[in-house]
Amino acid sequence: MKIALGSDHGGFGLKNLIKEHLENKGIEVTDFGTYSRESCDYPDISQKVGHAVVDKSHEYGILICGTGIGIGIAANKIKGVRAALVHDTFSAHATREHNNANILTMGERVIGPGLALDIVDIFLGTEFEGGRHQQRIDKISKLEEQYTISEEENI
Ligand SMILES: O=C(CO)[C@H](O)[C@H](O)COP(=O)(O)O
Repeated sequence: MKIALGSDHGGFGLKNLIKEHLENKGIEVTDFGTYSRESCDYPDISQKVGHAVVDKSHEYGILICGTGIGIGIAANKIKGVRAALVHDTFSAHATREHNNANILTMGERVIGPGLALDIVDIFLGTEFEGGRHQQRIDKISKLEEQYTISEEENI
């Protein structure tokens, strides 16, 4: 399993903690930044991690900002991304089982490190259930098609 990891300055500490946690478990991680507490713009990181997930070079992404909200909103603009903001263990498995979420987002200013690492483990360890949930994912994909204009139209 290969994980794409990223944060803005507000999520820098938790991102580093998650990186260490996953590497200690032998999980391969690509760190897409940011690399310091210097202020930066979270959509730039969402773009890098989102791309790494939809191009299938990485199985899942994890994005951290101050709240987990902005970095997830930006990631969800990328076709094929299903980013889920999770701050509890029930949602961590439910979003994999039901939504087939491919990016986990959390807020370093919201959640403690112990719970955050438990959420990471649950999210990465839970399979999508398929069945009735697949038809809902298909409808999400259809919405993406409907509301994404082609490059030719985008002039
Ligand atoms: O949580 C966030 C986005 O949802 C950002 O981390 C937060 O907005 C950054 O704020 P500041 O520039 O004041 O550190």
